[in-house]
Amino acid sequence: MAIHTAPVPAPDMAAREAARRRLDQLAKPVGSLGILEDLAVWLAGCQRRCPPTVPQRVRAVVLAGDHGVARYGVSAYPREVTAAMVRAFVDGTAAATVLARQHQVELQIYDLGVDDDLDGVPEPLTRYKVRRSSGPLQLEDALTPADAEQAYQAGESIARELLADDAELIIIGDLGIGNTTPAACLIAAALGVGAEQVTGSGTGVRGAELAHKTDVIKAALDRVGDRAADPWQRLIAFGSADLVAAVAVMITTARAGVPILLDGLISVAEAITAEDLAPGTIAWCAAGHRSTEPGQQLALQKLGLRPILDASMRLGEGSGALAAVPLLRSAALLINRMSLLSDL
Ligand SMILES: O=C(O)c1ccc[n+]([C@@H]2O[C@H](COP(=O)([O-])O)[C@@H](O)[C@H]2O)c1
Ligand SMILES: Cc1cc2nc[nH]c2cc1C
Repeated sequence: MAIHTAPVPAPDMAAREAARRRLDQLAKPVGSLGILEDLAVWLAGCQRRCPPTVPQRVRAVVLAGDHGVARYGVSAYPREVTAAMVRAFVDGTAAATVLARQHQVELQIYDLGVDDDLDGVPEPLTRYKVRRSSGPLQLEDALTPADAEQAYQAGESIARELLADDAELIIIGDLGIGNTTPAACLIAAALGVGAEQVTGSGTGVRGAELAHKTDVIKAALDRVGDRAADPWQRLIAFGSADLVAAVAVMITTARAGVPILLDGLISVAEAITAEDLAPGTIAWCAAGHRSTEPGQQLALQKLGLRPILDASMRLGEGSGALAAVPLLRSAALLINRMSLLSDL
């Protein structure tokens, strides 16, 4: 297996410290810009310069796929919505495409595993397709090892395209009915917690349906057992082509020294898995928002990531990260343009 999982080099400590010192000298009370100060420090470390430049070339990539478990009553919506939403992305009417246009972010969607041939959509979109849907994770491994490898390589290729285009900040969005179930499993396995702590309502399952979803996640965790201690086995057992590809995009991007803005449950599940595969990846990530999903909140807490927005969003698509882009750019602008208190 040719996965490059050596540790990822850390961002530049000296640039981080210089940014912290500069922020403390600006014309404001120390610490008064809150999380914007943390973001300026993070960007300085990632860019290896103080002050950091304002990220102009922000690129979002949305990875779409279907999930075998979606046939087992874990979502409030039918799986056909995934393919329909891919078409909305092509039309530019999905929430993420609207936000990306507003914030000058270039967005590309790829089908890694949608359960539809997507006839008529532009070719580049299906270029990296691995298969139609993953297997039902509570009954069998969601992917074959060969499919997982192919998906990982697809993610590396997608990252290389973004990096060749001089991306300064990357957002990885997700799309796929049922995907909050594998994401919850990945987080539970990474943190060693039970199904009850990571199961959320996803697209809106409540009451008995939510209890059923918890049981499905528990069954999946029980089926895989100790094998879930290994992050690559976790991806084969619970993942999907789109989730594996996203992990590869994160690791490849971090290794290239380009920062990543995380989104909701799925994005954070991918990041925590990426960190286990290639330690150090998380240092290149900031949290765009706090999703309403309990698994996402728990994982952010464990990773020590403080989300930029807390807006009760639970859409996915990269939407929470896209909504946070103006604040991240503001953080970089402030550390560049504010006067020093001593100069007043
Ligand atoms: O990002 C999140 O935190 C998030 C929370 C709930 C739902 N979603 C989105 O909704 C879909 C999965 O929800 P579900 O209920 O079908 O598992 C998928 O397309 C995700 O992008 C995303
Ligand atoms: C309509 C719809 C749009 C979505 N976008 C991401 N997940 C979604 C789930 C649904 C149901």
